[in-house]
Parts: sequence; structure tokens; C-alpha cells
Amino acid sequence: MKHLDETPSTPGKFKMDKSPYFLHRTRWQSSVAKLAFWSLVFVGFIFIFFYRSPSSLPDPSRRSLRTYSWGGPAWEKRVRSSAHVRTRRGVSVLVTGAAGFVGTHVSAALKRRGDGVLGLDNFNDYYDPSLKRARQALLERSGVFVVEGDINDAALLKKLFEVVPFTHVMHLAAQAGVRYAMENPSSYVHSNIAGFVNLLEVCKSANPQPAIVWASSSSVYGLNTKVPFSEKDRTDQPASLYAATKKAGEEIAHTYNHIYGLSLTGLRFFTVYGPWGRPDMAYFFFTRDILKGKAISVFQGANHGTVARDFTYIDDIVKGCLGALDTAEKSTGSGGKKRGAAQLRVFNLGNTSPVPVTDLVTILERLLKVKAKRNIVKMPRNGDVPFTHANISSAQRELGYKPTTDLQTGLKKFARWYLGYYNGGKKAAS
Ligand SMILES: O=C(O)[C@H]1O[C@H](OP(=O)(O)OP(=O)(O)OC[C@H]2O[C@@H](n3ccc(=O)[nH]c3=O)[C@H](O)[C@@H]2O)[C@H](O)[C@@H](O)[C@@H]1O
Repeated sequence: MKHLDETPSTPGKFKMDKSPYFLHRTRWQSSVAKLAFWSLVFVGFIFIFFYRSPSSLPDPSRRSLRTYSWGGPAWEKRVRSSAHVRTRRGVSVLVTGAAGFVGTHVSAALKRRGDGVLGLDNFNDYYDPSLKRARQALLERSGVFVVEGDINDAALLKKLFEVVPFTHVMHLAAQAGVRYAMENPSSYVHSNIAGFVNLLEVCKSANPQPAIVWASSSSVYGLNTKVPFSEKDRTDQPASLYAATKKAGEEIAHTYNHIYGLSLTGLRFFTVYGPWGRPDMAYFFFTRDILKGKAISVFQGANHGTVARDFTYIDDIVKGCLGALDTAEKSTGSGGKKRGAAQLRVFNLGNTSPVPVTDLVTILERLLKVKAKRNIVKMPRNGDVPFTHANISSAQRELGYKPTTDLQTGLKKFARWYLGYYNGGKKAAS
């Protein structure tokens, strides 16, 4: 760099050979040197970025970006056979999140009544993946193939639609959980926003376009104080990033319905529980901890207020999902273009009778025959809301939805399953 430093900044003060060739050569040499210098700086930055920056550390939100193997004639044959419709009026459904709690139950119910079902799941490790594998095994036994892949993988989704002209998509793949959103916000954006958009992009170009039913959440009501929560109530005060991504999903659904004529139905689930449930949910880890003799934290609202949930049993939710699929009208677009107005719906699927969390614990104590060690703590600022309560008149009217399982009955079924699956609670859930 010395020669650069020695060159006066003011041209003309330096006596030199001004032949065009000399000028050209000096400029050329200095450009090459500059180029070499900046290239080194650039390479240095790249090195620092990849080897030193925190983003190169394992990031849980990226766990579902790993590559999966799919394709080939044998794979396509399994896909086709799983999605094969066995009754005259049956439908062929792609169920995303099929190894999840609701996904497994819905897939099994569809298969039982003769519909074609193909599952898709990325088997991420948000909670114990062995539970997801066990659900997968259950589905395999009833003839449902669960493809291992991510909803962000456009090539895979396109391939699935090439192999099977699905009439419906039941979209249940999501990053769930209210509190975890503070730990890993990007996983919510990745699954609930980017993944959903990717799926809708593929659906809008599919021929025929499928009708889509998807899982929204009671959490969209956020800090709403008007009870029971009605679909007409405001949903612009989310209390967690999870809720915000589900609300964003509802707006995104509106856009794809409006532009491309996709038929879209969002279902706002209210704290779904039952056998094969999610270990990150309170009823599940309370059971695990009560059996282990470990203390549980029971949240209390402001001014010692009651924290309550409209806990909804899985079988009731499954009926609601099937009702939504059966009443979904066809999408109207083709070739990626809208041809007419399409159906756009949103429904509450709750139980309509909120139960305080303290009562949930009392029921579990009775069923497990173990006294819980309760720590009553003030509800942390973690995205939780004090209560939920669904108005289900819309779902009743349009989907024939009618929940029939109270919390006591539902938890009894859950506890029986839990004790069987985890060997009487000896093999503790993780
Ligand atoms: O209804 C919904 O849409 C949501 O229902 C649940 O969210 P949540 O109702 O918060 O369910 P849990 O996490 O199982 O909590 C149930 C109740 O237990 C309370 N809780 C939770 C954890 C804890 O340690 N102690 C405690 O008292 C919570 O405040 C809440 O009132 C699911 O986790 C969400 O994925 C779903 O979208």
C-alpha cells in the first residue's frame, strides 16, 4: 500500500511520465491492489460471520430446516396408496402436522371413514420426538403414510400435489405453545407465517386448487374482556407472539382468498387436551410432575383472580375439524387465477364452559390418587391470558359442532392413556 500513500492527492503536483500507457498501467495496478485489498476484507468478513457470529451456533428455530429424503417410484406409490379414497363420496386430504396431537387424531378419523389421507410432518424436537414417532406408528398401522418434510419446502409440496390432486388440505403444522414464543420467537415466524404462506402459494397454483381448513387459536382474542369470545369480537390485542402469528395467519388467509379464490376456513381451537396430547401443555406436565412428587406452579391472576380455560376434549375438536372439511366449498381459482368469490370462514371450537386451573389440578389429583405439591404463583408476564371462553353458536349452526365431553370425563381418558403409555408413570414423560 506504500505507493498509494506516496501519491499526492492533488494531480499535477507530481512530475511524471504522462504517456497514456503509463497512466493506464498505474491506474490498472492501483485498481488491482484495491481489488485485492477489498477482496481480503470481504473474505475476512465472511469468515468472521460464519465462524464467529452467534447465528452459527445451533439455533433451535432452524431444526426443521434439515434436509429430508423423499421422491422415487416406491415413495410415490406409498403417497398414492395412502391418499387413495375408498368411498364414493370420500375426499383426499393432505394433513400437515400429522404426527402432532390434533393431526394424528384427525388423520385417523378421516382414514376410518374411508377418506384418502396423506400426512406431512417435520418431526421437530419442540417436544419429545419419540412421542411423534409413536403417533406415526399408530397412523402407519391404520394405513396413513406420514411423509417426513417441512411445509417450507416448496419443491416437496409441489411434488405431493403432482402425485395426488388433493381435494382438501387440513393444515395443522405449526409452532404451538404460548410461553415458548419468548424463548424462540423465530420458530413461530418460520412455521406459522413463512410456512403457511409457502403452503398457500403451492395450493393457489395447484390444479385443482384444494379447499383449506387450518388451525388458528383462541389466543387471538388476547386481552379481550367481552365473554364469551365471539368471532365478531376484536382480535387486535394479542398477548403473545404466538397469538400474533396466528392472527397474522387469519389475515394472510383473507389475502389468498381475495386474490386467488382459495376456500379457507380457520378454526380457533380452545386449549385442546386428551390422549396422545402435547407434553408442553399444563394438564400434561402437571400429570407428569404430580406423579413424580415434584411441585407444580399454578398461576393466579391479578388481585388473586382465577385463571381459567375453556378446555376442549380432542374428540370434540376432531368432530369440528371434520365438520369444517365437509362443509368447505371448493376453491374457485385455476391456473393461479381467481375465477369467482370463494368461501372464507373462521370458527371458535371450544367447550363453552371455562374451568379454573386449580380445579383442573384437583381433578388430576383424584384421578392419579396423588396429592399435588402446589405452588400458587402470580401469573408471569409470559404471554398467557387470564381466561378463555368460547361462543360456539356459529360452529354449531354451520358445522353441526356440539362438544359433549366435560373436563372430568376427558381427563379420565387422558390419565388412563398416560398411565398406560408411560408404564404407570414409571417411565416419565420428558
Ligand atoms: O387455546 C389455545 O389456542 C392454546 O391453548 C394452549 O395454550 P394454553 O391455553 O395457554 O394452555 P396451557 O399452556 O396448557 O395452559 C393452561 C393453563 O394453565 C396455566 N398454567 C400453565 C403453566 C404453568 O406452569 N402453570 C399454569 O397455571 C396457564 O396460565 C393456563 O391458564 C396451547 O398450548 C396453545 O398451543 C393453543 O393455541
